[in-house]
Amino acid sequence: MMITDPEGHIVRINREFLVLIGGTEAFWLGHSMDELLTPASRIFSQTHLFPTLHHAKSAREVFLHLRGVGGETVPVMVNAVSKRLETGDHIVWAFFVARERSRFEGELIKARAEAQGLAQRLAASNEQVELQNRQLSELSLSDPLTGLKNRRALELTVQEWQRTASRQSSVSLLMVDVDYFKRINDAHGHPEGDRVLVNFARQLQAGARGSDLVARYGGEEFVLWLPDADAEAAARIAERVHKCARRVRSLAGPVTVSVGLACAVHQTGADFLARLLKRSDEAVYRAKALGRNCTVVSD
Ligand SMILES: Nc1nc2c(ncn2[C@@H]2O[C@H](COP(=O)(O)OP(=O)(O)OP(=O)(O)O)[C@@H](O)[C@H]2O)c(=O)[nH]1
Repeated sequence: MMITDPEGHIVRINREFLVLIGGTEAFWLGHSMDELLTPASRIFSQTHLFPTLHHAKSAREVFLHLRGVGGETVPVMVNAVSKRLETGDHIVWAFFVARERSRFEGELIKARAEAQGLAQRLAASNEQVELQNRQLSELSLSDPLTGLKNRRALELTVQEWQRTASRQSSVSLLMVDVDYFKRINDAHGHPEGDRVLVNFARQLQAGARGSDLVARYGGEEFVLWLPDADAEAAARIAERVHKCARRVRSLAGPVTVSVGLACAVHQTGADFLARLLKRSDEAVYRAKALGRNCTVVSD
């Protein structure tokens, strides 16, 4: 406990308070209370605590830092009340040591910093997981050798088209099969066969429109899914496909392909793609029978 005059000059200090701040009562008498405070608490006391006391006559649970004669800092909670005593107006101060509160605040700040760090690490690892998921789903829709889309991607694309395209929309599907591909493997080895497939795939992909889907359907079979292409447009694209094959260099000589072309108008139903594939496959079969290196249009 401490008693000061209204300006904060010390007139009484009890023994318990001296234990906190050190020195003797005689030493402190007449000193300003400001001398007991750290610089930050002093500013707070002058700008907030004393104006409150003068105005409201009391202040409760104000948090301050005392600085004792040894220079050590002691966190305290302060209650103060302005009182008229026999010797005039005074302020009676009661101090409670608040080390626990200080420690809790310290722990709270540390825990908050740790939680923020954890949240940042979590966000980063979530981004990583999302990226890996995107890469995985991309991989699951791609052919590993050529990087083209695979059969699963074709199915998904067609389903999406069936859901979103208008009833009047038309579509064409080209089934493209490399001629005598087995001979390339047999004569020059599997790696040469792979090289031909990769080069041909690159040519196909380079010539495709954004809305087209180029997929590797099987070993040496490719599918071009061509939304909004009628029979005439699809036949022109088939010609380009033959040109792509001719541009592929192979140790086995010129590369040619047989193409089956099937056109359809929009239909719903799960077997839509299967029926288109069957028709284009039969057309490829006929192209092979006609001597290969040509396009046959399905009826
Ligand atoms: N190098 C390589 N060969 C493959 C791959 N996938 C399938 N094949 C081979 O492709 C060949 C396909 O041969 P066939 O079905 O007899 O057809 P083809 O020799 O092209 O004859 P036609 O289609 O009748 O003109 C087989 O020898 C398969 O082993 C692959 O990823 N890489």
